[in-house]
Formats: sequence, structure tokens, C-alpha cells
Amino acid sequence: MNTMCQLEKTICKEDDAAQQEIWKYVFGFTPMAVIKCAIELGIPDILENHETPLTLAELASKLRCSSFSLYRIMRFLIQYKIFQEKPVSETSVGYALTPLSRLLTRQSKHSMADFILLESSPVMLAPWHKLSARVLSNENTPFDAAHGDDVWGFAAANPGHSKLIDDAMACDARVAVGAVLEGCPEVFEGLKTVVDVGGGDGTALRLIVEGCPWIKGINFDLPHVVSVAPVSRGVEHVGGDMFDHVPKADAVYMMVSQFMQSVPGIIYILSFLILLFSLRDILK
Ligand SMILES: C[S@@+](CC[C@H](N)C(=O)[O-])C[C@H]1O[C@@H](n2cnc3c(N)ncnc32)[C@H](O)[C@@H]1O
Repeated sequence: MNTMCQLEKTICKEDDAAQQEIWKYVFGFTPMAVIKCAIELGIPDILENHETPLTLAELASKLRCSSFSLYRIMRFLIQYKIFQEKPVSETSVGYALTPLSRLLTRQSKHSMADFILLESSPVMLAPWHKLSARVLSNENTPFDAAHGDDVWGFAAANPGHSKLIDDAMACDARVAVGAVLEGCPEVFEGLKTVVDVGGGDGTALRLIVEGCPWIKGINFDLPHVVSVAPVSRGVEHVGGDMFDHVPKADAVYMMVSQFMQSVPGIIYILSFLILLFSLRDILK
């Protein structure tokens, strides 16, 4: 009897915990939505550009909005440690950045703001609504099912989305290339030319060439990407399809920040793989 009671109590406790836990999934989308909102409003930049923490009234005045809804946004983001409150006088507190929101300012070298804006865009969220259909049909990737084309085809036809992708990839390139140059600069020694395959807007090569000015960079990507890539000293933009050909160079640099397409659309992998190999050595 005693054992039965204990068992019932344990089940009750587990049910209570499940009742609480389920709300995480009911409102699981909110952190991304609210962080996106803060980036769009430019709150991290406003706080960054102000020497002291800003009170709610000051922030609302800078944004020309009412304090009412802004307060709710800020309260939520403080819970998530995106912002913090600091005393500005004996009676009032102001908002300040945290290490997390420093990654959301536009000026930051390591800003991830554009990556969040890409992944929270309606275009990138739509495929997630096709996930169950993908599991059942096994035909198209969810991206195809949502948009009738693959990511790169869609981007070619939608310059606004293509820019979102390029800007997001550049975020990652700034972090990764900095680490490569610092951690293993010797891999670039003796190379005269490097081709970045799928190099996006050329950010990775620009940084490599800045760090190793003896290198001539060839930024290779699809024509719609390189046609709008910014001119960069020491970097030549070449458009084409890597499955047809890749420009010749001493070394190939390939950096994959995420696989939106190649893993049959189900799994989102936020990882990067850096391959740097010398064609000279392979062809020897
Ligand atoms: C995930 S992004 C990686 C961008 C950049 N290397 C980075 O990691 O920040 C993949 C890049 O490959 C390009 N790409 C896709 N298919 C390609 C193809 N067939 N030939 C050349 N580039 C391609 C895309 O336009 C995009 O810029």
C-alpha cells in the first residue's frame, strides 16, 4: 500500500513537472521573435552608443515609442540575459548591454545580428512548417516544399533574401577567419593564390588577404552573389557553378557555416567546417 502511494506521488510530481515544461514548447518561438524585434529597433546599438545605462523613458524617447510595450520587451530580454539593469541614481535603474547583446550590435566585429535576421525571416521559417510533410513524403526538402525552389535558386530570384544570406554568412566569416589567422597562420605561408569556393560576398578572403597581403584571393560563388559583392583590394570575384569548374589557385578554402540544403532539409546544423588544402601538394 505504502509503495502504491509513493508511486502515485511520483507520477503526480512528474505530471506537474510536465505541465510546467510544456509551456516552453507552447511559446518556444518567443525568444527568437523578441530578439529579432530588439535588433530591428536597434536597441543594442542605442545602448552601445550611450556612455551610461538608459532609463526606460530615455530609451522610449530615442525610439519615439511609448514606454508601455517597450517595457515588456525589455523585461523579457532581461530575463534572457540579453540586457541587464544597472542603477543610474538612487531611485532609478537603466538598461545596459550584456556579453550576449554585444553580439547583436551592428558595429561589433563578432556581431551575429544578421544571422538572427536571416534565420528569423519568414522565408527561413516557412520550411519548418513543412517538416511533417517532408517526413511523410520524403520527396522535397522543406525549403523546396515551402518555396518551390532550393535555397540558392530562391536567392537568385530574390535579391533581398540573397543579401540576408550574404550578410549572415559574413558574420560567421569574421569570427572564423580571425580564429584561423590567429591559430594557424602558417597554413597561408608560401601561397600566392587562394580560391574561396562558395565565398559569399568575399568577407573571408578580404580578411585573409588583409592578414596575408602576399596572397591574391579569388572569391568564387554563384553569379547572382558575386555580381553584388563589394569590391575589395586583392580579391577578384568570379561567378560560376562549383559543380562545373573551380578557378585554379594554389589552395582552396571552403567554409561551410551551415547546411541548409545538403542535409535533406530536416536537420539544421550550426557548425562550420574549414577545409584548407594546397592543390600544389595534391597535384605533386
Ligand atoms: C552556406 S554559404 C557559405 C558562405 C561562406 N563560405 C561562409 O561560410 O561564410 C554557401 C555559399 O555557397 C554558394 N553556393 C551554393 N551553391 C553553389 C555552387 N553550385 N557553386 C558556387 N557557389 C555555390 C552560395 O551562394 C553561398 O554563398
